[in-house]
Amino acid sequence: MKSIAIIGAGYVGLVTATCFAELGNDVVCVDNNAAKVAGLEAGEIPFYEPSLAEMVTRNTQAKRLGFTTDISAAVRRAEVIFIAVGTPMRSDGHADLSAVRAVAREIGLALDGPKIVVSKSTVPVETGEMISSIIREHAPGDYAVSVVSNPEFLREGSAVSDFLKPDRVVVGCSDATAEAAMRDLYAPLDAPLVVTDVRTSEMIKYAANAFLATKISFINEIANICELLDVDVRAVCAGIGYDQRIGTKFLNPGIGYGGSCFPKDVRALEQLAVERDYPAPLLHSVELVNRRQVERTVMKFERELGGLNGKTIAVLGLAFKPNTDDVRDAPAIAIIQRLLDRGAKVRAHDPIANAAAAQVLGPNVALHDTMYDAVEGADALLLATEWNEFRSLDFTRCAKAMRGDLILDGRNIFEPEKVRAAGLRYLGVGRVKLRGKGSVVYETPVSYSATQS
Ligand SMILES: NC(=O)c1ccc[n+]([C@@H]2O[C@H](COP(=O)([O-])OP(=O)(O)OC[C@H]3O[C@@H](n4cnc5c(N)ncnc54)[C@H](O)[C@@H]3O)[C@@H](O)[C@H]2O)c1
Ligand SMILES: O=c1ccn([C@@H]2O[C@H](COP(=O)(O)OP(=O)(O)O[C@H]3O[C@H](CO)[C@@H](O)[C@H](O)[C@H]3O)[C@@H](O)[C@H]2O)c(=O)[nH]1
Repeated sequence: MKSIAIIGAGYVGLVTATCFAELGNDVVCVDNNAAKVAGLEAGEIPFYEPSLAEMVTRNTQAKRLGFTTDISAAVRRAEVIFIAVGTPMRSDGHADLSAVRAVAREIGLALDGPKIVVSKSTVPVETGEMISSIIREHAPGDYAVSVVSNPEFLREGSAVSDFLKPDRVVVGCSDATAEAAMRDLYAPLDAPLVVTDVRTSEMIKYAANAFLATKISFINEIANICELLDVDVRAVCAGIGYDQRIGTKFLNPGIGYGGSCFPKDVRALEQLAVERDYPAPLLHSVELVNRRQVERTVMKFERELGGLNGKTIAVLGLAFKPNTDDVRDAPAIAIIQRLLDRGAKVRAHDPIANAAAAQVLGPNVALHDTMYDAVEGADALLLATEWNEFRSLDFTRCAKAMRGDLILDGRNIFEPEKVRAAGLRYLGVGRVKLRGKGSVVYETPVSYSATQS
């Protein structure tokens, strides 16, 4: 049993704190958002994450998990301190490390003995060294502080099970005491442990996300070519995926990747390279293909509907993926904003993310409580997020409710035959095209530069 402080009660911090408490440790989770901490103390989870609420309640009641805004007290009582604050994208593409710096300073000021300080936030190579020097600069005495990198690989929507059953745990550290403490902490998980130096560990996290994003942009590019050649990309995925060197996972074409990680982490890694005079052309293209996927979706509507001005589009799904209420960098939001810019009206529904989307989209989008309310009177429908409940959409009911007849399946979850049987038109991503050869060429005039925000 270890005494742990987790700084940051967001998706990663709260899941990490709760899971370490579940494993029998004594954990305090710190956040500088007093309302969030008050909510957590009252048993309210600040975001939607399956099975997290029950685990928080169980561990709070067992007094293994507590919440506070008092970072100094939390630092003093802990042996191991995790930094799990946000590292969002700056307008120049770099990771914004201001929250990490602020936390390192507060840890330094509060120091009263030796500590292990672990960065769980996704941070650029060299950040461990920066954390270490900020802590030393502000510490009241010459205490031994080991700075460790322990990147997190959980996915939103399956965060608890990802944390408790990881494919691997990566630990970057430079001394035996810190390594032993990290080994102890993760021993109950029975996962392979990759131990490296701090810089390598920081790089592993960016390389992992960049590889996964590359896989998505690759298959999106293949899907776009399939559309021009009248080939079904799903069959192509099956045909290549059985090759174990390629694998079937993470090969779903769609409207692009989103979320709080891939977009910012690909850009941050590219920036790390660019500022060292390596232009990282592959990462640049991964990002470019992803942006184009959004533009291409809008272009499909524009062409199929003969313009967007005055048209009504129903959007099903607003979160960047199913099983989360997170709309950060969600492709659905980017598409909606472009549809509005071109004069369309948007009606939308998400099973969980309506409230979060309302904060980003404002009053210009009508958000509905059910999927069938959202499709009422629409000229076309976009399936943007593959929530399970959308898989059983009643197309006959949609056909009656809609003014138009176009279904754009942005995640390829529908069977075109079923859509067409209801008298509707079907368009997917990389599936057999609607019109004759050569008539649908969705080339888009997107420009992109490394310094563009
Ligand atoms: N979200 C994910 O799925 C995921 C997965 C793996 C890694 N990561 C990485 O983990 C980090 C955290 O991501 P997240 O999605 O949990 O972020 P988040 O925005 O959900 O949460 C960050 C929390 O930190 C708090 N905070 C900010 N500054 C603080 C300070 N000075 N003192 C105390 N609390 C402070 C905020 O109030 C917020 O509650 C990022 O670096 C991210 O890239 C995220
Ligand atoms: O075949 C696929 C798989 C995913 N996506 C999209 O990719 C995005 C990211 O999906 P996913 O990876 O499932 O969600 P995240 O919660 O963002 O998790 C990623 O980002 C986290 C933060 O760094 C990492 O910890 C995880 O390992 C990494 O998978 C979403 O928009 C998905 O719709 C696709 O378009 N096609």
